[in-house]
Amino acid sequence: MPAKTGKEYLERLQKANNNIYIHGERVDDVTEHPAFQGVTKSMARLYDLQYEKPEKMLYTSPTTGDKVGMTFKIPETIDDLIARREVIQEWARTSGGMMGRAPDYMNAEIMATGAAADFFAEADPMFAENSRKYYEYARENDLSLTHTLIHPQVNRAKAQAEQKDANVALHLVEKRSDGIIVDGIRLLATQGGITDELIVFPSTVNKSDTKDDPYSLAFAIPNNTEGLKFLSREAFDYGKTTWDHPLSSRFEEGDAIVAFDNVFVPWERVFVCGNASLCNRTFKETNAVVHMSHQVVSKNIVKTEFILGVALSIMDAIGIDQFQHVQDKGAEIMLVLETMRSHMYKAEHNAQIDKWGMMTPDFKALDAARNWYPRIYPRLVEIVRILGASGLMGIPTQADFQNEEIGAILDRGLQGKNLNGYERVQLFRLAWDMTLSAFGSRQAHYEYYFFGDPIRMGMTYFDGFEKDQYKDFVSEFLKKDPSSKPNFIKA
Ligand SMILES: Cc1cc2nc3c(=O)[nH]c(=O)nc-3n(C[C@H](O)[C@H](O)[C@H](O)COP(=O)(O)OP(=O)(O)OC[C@H]3O[C@@H](n4cnc5c(N)ncnc54)[C@H](O)[C@@H]3O)c2cc1C
Repeated sequence: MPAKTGKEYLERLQKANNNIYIHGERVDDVTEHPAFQGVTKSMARLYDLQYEKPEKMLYTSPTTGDKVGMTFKIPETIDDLIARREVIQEWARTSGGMMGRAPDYMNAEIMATGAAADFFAEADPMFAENSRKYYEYARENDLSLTHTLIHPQVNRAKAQAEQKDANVALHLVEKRSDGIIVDGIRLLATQGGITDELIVFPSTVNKSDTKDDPYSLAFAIPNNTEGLKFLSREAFDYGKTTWDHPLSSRFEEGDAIVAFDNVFVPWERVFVCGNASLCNRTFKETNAVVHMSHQVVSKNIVKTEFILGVALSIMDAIGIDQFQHVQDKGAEIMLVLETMRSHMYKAEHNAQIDKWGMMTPDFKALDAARNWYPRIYPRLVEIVRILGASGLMGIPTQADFQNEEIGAILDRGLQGKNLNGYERVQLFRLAWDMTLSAFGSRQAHYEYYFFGDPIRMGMTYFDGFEKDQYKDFVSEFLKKDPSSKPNFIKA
């Protein structure tokens, strides 16, 4: 089947009728529900874009000859990596990088674990076959996916098996001849319920030992599987116009707790079954983390371009661009942008074929970028806030401008250096939705926790960094000190 259109994406969701709950009610039609209609339209727009720019967005399937999504393509050359990035960035531009779960993110994960399917054979050759076939199935059906990786926050000081109720977290209940039964809770699925299927994978950061084998699972199921429920948090799309809430009205993806009530997973959909050691190594050894990082850094370059554009537009709008500290803040964002671009350049141009046959970017460059962005993103938000000042609160709605009594007063009173009041408030509403609204605050939280807890990511980074050469550098320098040693030090 060729890559899907936006219409097909929406029709599949209607037909699937996934079990999603929000604001205390079950959602009838996710494509019409006020909490999800904005984001599902935006997702549909991404799928339509595949047919507006087919040379860029699609490629020919090696098995069926159909035109399928480019971000499913297993890269074999550096040009393939660049082509993947160009699609990622094309999609990211539609939201200014404000949609974390555009389809390319999960496509990268499934592409890499499919290409590295032999990794899963360590426990049983069947699992390798499952992973390979699932990748092909996802590619040929242009599946939209989300994933859930984290156990509930009951007591982080204990392993899952040692929790006071050891059955809260998703765990293996039974192995049957035709599949497995799983039960419990997983966190936190962004776009939970508004995709075709759900991937359950291990955490990219947290490691478990063998006592947590029953919690150590990797599998994929359709979102309308019996016993599966998505319990979505309160929506930050308040049903306002795109003018009033330019981002939250379109790109509010939702985050859902995922509840499994004795869910059956057929063997052909299982990749890891009760094996903490394999789960601990899945992302690293398959190189899925590298390809996911390539997607994330590509997206975050676009996001930084968008933030820079907003900051520069604010400077122009209220005539602050000649002030030294304002220029310095603009420069800070520019430095982030150029640094991220340099990481990407190094990652792509130092790419090498890995042991699975995939052209794989230089992880050193991407790892540094993915560890750094969560730390720097709050500063980007702060800069927009500092530049916007009261302008981020003096933001009447479109309805206020349309009111005959007050519209003209607002248009005159809120004019900028180069914009009328209506235009200036439209820009400042975008800046507010990017930084201060519920949607904007979530963006900061999302970026911080995106790849896992940045503190533990930092610890892993520190552990893995080759340190001896730097210590040797210093000790050599000290050894060469030309001054004479005190007598009590033996030569
Ligand atoms: C907006 C948003 C969207 C998300 N979307 C998804 C998604 O789509 N799919 C998905 O799977 N996950 C998603 N997540 C979850 C994300 O992966 C986690 O937030 C992240 O891995 C951190 O885990 P946690 O939230 O359970 O924090 P915890 O592990 O509970 O940490 C809480 C605090 O305790 C500290 N802490 C806990 N344990 C330790 C330890 N052992 N050592 C040191 N410090 C510790 C942490 O540093 C942190 O400050 C999302 C999260 C957010 C905020």
